[in-house]
Amino acid sequence: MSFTPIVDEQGFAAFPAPAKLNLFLHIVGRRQDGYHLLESVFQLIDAHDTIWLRLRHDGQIVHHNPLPGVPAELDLTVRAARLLQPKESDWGVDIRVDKRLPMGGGVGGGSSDAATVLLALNQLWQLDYSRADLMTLGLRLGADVPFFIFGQNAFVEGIGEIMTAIATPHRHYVLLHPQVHVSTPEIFKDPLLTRNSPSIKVGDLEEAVTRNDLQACAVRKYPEIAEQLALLKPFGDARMTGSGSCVFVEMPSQAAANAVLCGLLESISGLVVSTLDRHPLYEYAK
Ligand SMILES: C[C@](O)(CO)[C@H](O)COP(=O)(O)OP(=O)(O)OC[C@H]1O[C@@H](n2ccc(N)nc2=O)[C@H](O)[C@@H]1O
Ligand SMILES: Nc1ncnc2c1ncn2[C@@H]1O[C@H](COP(=O)(O)OP(=O)(O)OP(=O)(O)O)[C@@H](O)[C@H]1O
Repeated sequence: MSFTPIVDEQGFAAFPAPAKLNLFLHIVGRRQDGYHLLESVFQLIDAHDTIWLRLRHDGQIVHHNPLPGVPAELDLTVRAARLLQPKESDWGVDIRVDKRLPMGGGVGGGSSDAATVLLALNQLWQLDYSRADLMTLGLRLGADVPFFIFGQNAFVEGIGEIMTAIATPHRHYVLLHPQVHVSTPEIFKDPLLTRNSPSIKVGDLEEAVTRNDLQACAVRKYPEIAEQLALLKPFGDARMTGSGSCVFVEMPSQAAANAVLCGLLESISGLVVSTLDRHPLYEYAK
């Protein structure tokens, strides 16, 4: 069934932008242009930003609450709207973002915000772009945008653009956010990064031994990540998502995850998350 947004008293409609976890991330090679060939399972989770949109009919795209340190014109929500806006069109939009997802946390917040704007405006502006069209547009904004438009949990290959939908079990995680901003290019450039993990076929995922190949480099540069991984280690196979900084561990139930989170130090920033089967706006593209 298609998602129906709540509308506030000012006429803004609310659209969720969910986060992702990289359940593992292997680097299996490097292209001539320096980009890395990766293999990863991308898992949608129920932590999300909320993007509030209100239609305008004067062609303007207005961001009402820019993020600290991100000028409105550089915000991925505004860039996504500009990319989609037809030339010479009267369609415009007011944008407000309730930011909950940690920025630079490896949970894909900025990419998901952009994907939600593309999916929602495709409907509100009655553009009728196909999912494939929106994924191609989205790639211009960031490597993870096509995944959120794809809208299903996926085995991802190539430099991040080849996706195969996979069924993943319903799971619960404790997710911690070490308060450091990891530079993605810096981690990929690290001479100590291993780039020769053996390639996995999608059919072999269940038996595969997996890890995040970016984790060793991130931990060397940011001891805070190692400290928070150590906090989760007693509960299972704790690992980092994306290029960090967030770390997570699977728990047998939501109650068990809540108990672990409550038992951690007060100064730790974290949350309990559960998996999603599909992006809430999946039906907004065909
Ligand atoms: C590693 C992941 O977090 C997995 O979800 C993402 O693919 C990274 O996505 P992102 O933060 O949106 O990063 P992008 O802005 O696309 O890429 C940042 C930089 O990371 C490096 N990069 C990224 C993706 C890739 N397959 N190989 C790379 O070498 C490149 O130096 C690139 O300039
Ligand atoms: N709407 C937005 N939300 C978050 N970040 C944004 C947004 N627009 C632009 N940015 C910029 O993008 C940078 C990366 O943000 P993001 O939260 O997507 O990182 P991430 O979770 O590490 O992503 P990934 O998992 O793709 O590596 C931010 O530091 C910020 O400068």
